[in-house]
Amino acid sequence: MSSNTDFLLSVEDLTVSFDGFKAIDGLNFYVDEKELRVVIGPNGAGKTTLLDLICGKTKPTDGSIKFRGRELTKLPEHRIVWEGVGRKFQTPSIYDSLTVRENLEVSYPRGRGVWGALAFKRDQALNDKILEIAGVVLLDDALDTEAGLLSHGQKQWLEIGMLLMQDPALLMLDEPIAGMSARERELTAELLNRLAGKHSIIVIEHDMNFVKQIGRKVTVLHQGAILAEGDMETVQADQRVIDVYLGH
Ligand SMILES: Nc1ncnc2c1ncn2[C@@H]1O[C@H](COP(=O)(O)OP(=O)(O)OP(=O)(O)O)[C@@H](O)[C@H]1O
Repeated sequence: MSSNTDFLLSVEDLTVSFDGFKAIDGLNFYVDEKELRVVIGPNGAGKTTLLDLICGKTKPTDGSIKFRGRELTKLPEHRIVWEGVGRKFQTPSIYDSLTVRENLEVSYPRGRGVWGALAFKRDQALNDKILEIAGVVLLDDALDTEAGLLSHGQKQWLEIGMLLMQDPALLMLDEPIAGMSARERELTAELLNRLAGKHSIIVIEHDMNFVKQIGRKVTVLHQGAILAEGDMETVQADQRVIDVYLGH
């Protein structure tokens, strides 16, 4: 199959074997610019492995991952971040003893563009960016709060904010609402809906109520390959999806 360069992300014929077991098996997966995609599927389907492959944490046995037409599989993890791929893991990696403002500040890429040499303008740009992102992730009232004192949900939002400071073209979130209160889940759905259209987002999630609130297009993974793909209604009505996942 030839690559389609119109997609932000083109995953083609991707395979990874762990001791002969194919966790991802000849997968083709495409994400558009500014799309919000939800990936669902049973335990062990390969969802987390797919994100590990895209961000370079795991290297494939075969196949290609193109991001803006550029092959990622040969690049080290930090270069993939530079290319514009941000990944949030399930456990937040924030600095508890720093304030929200400081956490956002340390996440800002250094020496980017023309502001690198102009300290004053750079500080101004940084400050504007911190205020903007704090607003997006619902932490504008908590800028001077130590991150360790935030609620579980706020910590997750802060980590999303830290990724946004790098302005990624693609943001990948693995079960972002795990452990959140009902209200925090609702607010997270709103947050992701606001971010879609500005960034491409891939979300792995098991909570189907949440998926319904954010899922425009849903990919169902099963045994390392795509079982079904489409809008929520189509996927929910697919008997194969009911058999392996939704019916359980
Ligand atoms: N580094 C590894 N070494 C060996 N096996 C692995 C490794 N990473 C993942 N696997 C296996 O690959 C399969 C897919 O795992 P993965 O975590 O991607 O599934 P998942 O769809 O994210 O599941 P869950 O919903 O439970 O998180 C599992 O059988 C897992 O045990």
